[in-house]
Amino acid sequence: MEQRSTEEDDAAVETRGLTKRYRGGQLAVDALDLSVPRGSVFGFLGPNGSGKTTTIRMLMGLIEPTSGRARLLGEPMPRAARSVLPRVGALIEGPALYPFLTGRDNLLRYDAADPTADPRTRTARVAAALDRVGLAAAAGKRARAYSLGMKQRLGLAAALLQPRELLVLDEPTNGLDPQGMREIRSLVRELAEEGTTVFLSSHLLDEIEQVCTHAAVMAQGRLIAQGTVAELAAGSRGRLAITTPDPVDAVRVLKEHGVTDLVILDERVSGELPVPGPGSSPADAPLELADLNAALVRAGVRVRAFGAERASLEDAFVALTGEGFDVAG
Ligand SMILES: Nc1ncnc2c1ncn2[C@@H]1O[C@H](COP(=O)(O)OP(=O)(O)OP(=O)(O)O)[C@@H](O)[C@H]1O
Repeated sequence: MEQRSTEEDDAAVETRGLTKRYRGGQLAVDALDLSVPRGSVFGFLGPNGSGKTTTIRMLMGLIEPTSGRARLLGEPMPRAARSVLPRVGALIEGPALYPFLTGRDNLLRYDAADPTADPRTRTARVAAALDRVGLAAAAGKRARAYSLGMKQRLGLAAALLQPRELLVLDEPTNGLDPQGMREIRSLVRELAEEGTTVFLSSHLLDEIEQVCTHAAVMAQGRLIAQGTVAELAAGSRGRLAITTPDPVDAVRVLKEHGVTDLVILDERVSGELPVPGPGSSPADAPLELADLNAALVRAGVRVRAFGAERASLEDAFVALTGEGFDVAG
């Protein structure tokens, strides 16, 4: 369809069947179809070892895919690397720094290595980048004295020396304290407001929920789901919890109405709500709960408390992968 191909051209990152099998035989990325809309803050989510870094390295042309293809800003990678990469800022697996140089001198060197960077405005550009990532005060320190978080910031400053259409950040808040994490998140939001597409990998679900508009979930090299963060969370079932002196009857009635994974703990019964069927509107959800409550009452189950927890991205992830988030892939 014509509209589909326009969407693909518009994507900031698009992969089809992207696959990487390492020499040892490890299938790190398995037929990945990723579509990152321009202007989005796209969270690339998955436990350690799920293939995120391998994917990013293929996107940036650092390693060759075994099969499949990848496009960055509409251009094929790695073929168009020379023309595309100047429009892309990246922070991958910790920045390469000269430890004996100061933060500022590191950035001056980065900038000098860029043939398109005007030397006359170099000092101002470096000062602005340092300021942007909150490193202005520490700019005169040698990089070897930087904490992991400060090194991350310096890497980010290097990625921000030039205006970028796309930023690719591999675990950008790794090693940062909570305050540093907040600062990087607000920087990401700011960049997105200016129109930069941000693709960031993370194993932190709440981080993705806080900054991302879209997300993809990886597990064991495979893409399990992608969409807007709201869609992903809505696709998961919330959990229902009721308090009743008749837990056994309650379980029977709830089971009949499609509630699964029922657990009785004294007078508390909890279970997974059924996923709303295709075509049902979000407005159906409260109705369904009211129906469930009515069914319990009709069956003579005395209900003291009745409530459903809002589904979060974490629920979605657990439902999708059947495992907790910090389990290795
Ligand atoms: N150079 C390599 N050679 C062989 N296997 C590799 C190589 N790099 C990664 N792998 C394997 O490929 C799989 C995916 O690793 P990858 O680093 O892409 O995952 P990840 O999701 O980025 O995890 P992490 O967050 O731990 O970096 C893992 O099983 C890993 O052991």
